[in-house]
Amino acid sequence: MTSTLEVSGATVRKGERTLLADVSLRLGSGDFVAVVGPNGAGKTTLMRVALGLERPDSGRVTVDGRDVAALSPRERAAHVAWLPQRVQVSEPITALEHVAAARYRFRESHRRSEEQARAALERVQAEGLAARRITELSGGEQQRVAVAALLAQESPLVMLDEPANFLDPAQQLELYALVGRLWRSGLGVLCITHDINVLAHAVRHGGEGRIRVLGLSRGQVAFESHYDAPELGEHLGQVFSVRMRGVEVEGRRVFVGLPLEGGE
Ligand SMILES: Nc1ncnc2c1ncn2[C@@H]1O[C@H](COP(=O)(O)OP(=O)(O)OP(=O)(O)O)[C@@H](O)[C@H]1O
Repeated sequence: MTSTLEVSGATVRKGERTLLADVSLRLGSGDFVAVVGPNGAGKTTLMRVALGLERPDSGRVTVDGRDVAALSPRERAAHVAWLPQRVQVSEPITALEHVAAARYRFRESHRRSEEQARAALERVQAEGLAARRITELSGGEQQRVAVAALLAQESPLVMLDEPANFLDPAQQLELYALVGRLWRSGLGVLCITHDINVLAHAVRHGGEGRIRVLGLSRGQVAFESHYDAPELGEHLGQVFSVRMRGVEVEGRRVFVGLPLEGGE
């Protein structure tokens, strides 16, 4: 199954504040869109709008041409899965039960849900956590279980809000490598990140140009570029208000933030 999600001219206001101003975005199966920008730029708001969790004051969001707001939760889950910045778990259910619950859109036996959930936990090397209560897991362990739940949903589009939050460097690398494999298998990926360098783990050498980078600043699109674009460092520097230098490490470009000239 393939899907295409389109956000057209979305504007979100809260009182006097404009959180998003006329932002458009297209995510289809096989696309990889990285959304970057400083804290408070509107990245999560854009994701919530794209998911239909937040209605824009103006603009439209469609999935395969249908208004996202008109989709039932089950229908939406068939198109797009998402990983929020912080996984909200208050019930002391096991990791396996949590992942199995992500398959609610399938009309299948409890046993089948659990089999598929176990397979998803194995894909993120978290099978050892299956019987643990989710409320007792560390932040990083919870995040891996949340990624397993995302996989268990089997949606053609996935949206990730800072997926490497709480993960140590080895786990970050592993997670982005997994995201890269999902992308190459045909999924559409939208990924919010502060750290553009982690994307290197998702891409095989030469594929950088297929990652689109959308820079947000104060709710507006500040730039749209590609991960291999020579001017990407300059764009990043502008949105983060630093000097962003790209340096070659083992054949890969890595960005390093430096103070502005004359700054501390
Ligand atoms: N319901 C709300 N009412 C008022 N302001 C809000 C609301 N939700 C978010 N905001 C504000 O909107 C701005 C954008 O928030 P958003 O969470 O989209 O930013 P972000 O780019 O994801 O930031 P971060 O990198 O810190 O997660 C922030 O200044 C936030 O305080």
